[in-house]
Amino acid sequence: METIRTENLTKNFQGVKAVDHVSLTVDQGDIYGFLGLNGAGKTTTIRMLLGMIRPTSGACYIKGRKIAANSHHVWHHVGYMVETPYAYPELTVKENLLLVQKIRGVKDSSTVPRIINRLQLNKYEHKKVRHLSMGNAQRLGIAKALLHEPEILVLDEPTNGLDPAGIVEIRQLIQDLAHQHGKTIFISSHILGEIARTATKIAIIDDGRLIQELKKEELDYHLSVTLKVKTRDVKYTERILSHAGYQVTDGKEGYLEIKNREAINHPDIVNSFLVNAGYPPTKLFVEEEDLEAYFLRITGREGVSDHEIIL
Ligand SMILES: Nc1ncnc2c1ncn2[C@@H]1O[C@H](COP(=O)(O)OP(=O)(O)OP(=O)(O)O)[C@@H](O)[C@H]1O
Repeated sequence: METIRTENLTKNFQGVKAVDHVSLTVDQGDIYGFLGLNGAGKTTTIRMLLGMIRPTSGACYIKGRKIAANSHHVWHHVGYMVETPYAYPELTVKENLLLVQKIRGVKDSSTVPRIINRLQLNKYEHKKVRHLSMGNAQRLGIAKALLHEPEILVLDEPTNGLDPAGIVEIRQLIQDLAHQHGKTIFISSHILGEIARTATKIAIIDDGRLIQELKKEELDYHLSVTLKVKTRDVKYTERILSHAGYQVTDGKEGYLEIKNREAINHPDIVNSFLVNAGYPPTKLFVEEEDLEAYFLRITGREGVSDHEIIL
């Protein structure tokens, strides 16, 4: 069932198209990975989704209802954390959560202890927020977003600024919220590997445009697969393989790359062929493109320096 949908969502800032006709769909139970480089338009999309800013054109729907300035009905269903989570630094974790409980009008007194438990903040509940680590501050941000038990959680770069251990913790938490507690989670990130491990559906936004939206299984189908071969004489091997009908190209680091399906499915046949030709492979393996390489390929950024993207 459809939970979030945008239709040709567009936002211009003084002539800059921050978001350009984005149409996306998030179904119930999805962990929706919204992937893009810095400045791609993720936060602007999320702000429009949450009714924080008005689209220049297009629309957002949550549970089938259009988001407008007076969309009070939807906030009951949505929890969110956008950019750095803010909390009162001089108050403790528990005091911050009690305050949110009051603001949200949540009556049930077991709510705060339950959320503290779920987010594993017990050890820190009496700690002042200004003494929290980045990871725990992020947990508190998610705790605040979850306090009224929304079915939909929107998280903008929840692993920003975290160390690898913190990233793993947040990933596990997100999986737990989706799988054990049935939440639908919309999560933006520029950490590609992170999304690959967690998401059930992936969208790629680049320069304001949604360039791809696909289910995790579909992604596996789109990732290119190559048989890579090395022998003593790469030039000669290339010639005899081409002669035998294989599509062979010169790859990096002295490898030949073969794209034919039958070669990928039966590397043993390629191996026998080369052995019989007197050029046994010194290396032969099937390589599957990962999400990073795929992202670079479809955004036309192959060959950009790695530091632009966290892998
Ligand atoms: N209030 C604003 N006024 C003018 N330009 C803006 C404004 N907000 C965002 N932009 C521009 O819109 C584009 C998209 O920004 P946005 O913050 O949505 O990207 P992002 O993918 O969330 O990146 P980041 O992770 O760096 O926040 C950028 O070029 C940004 O400079």
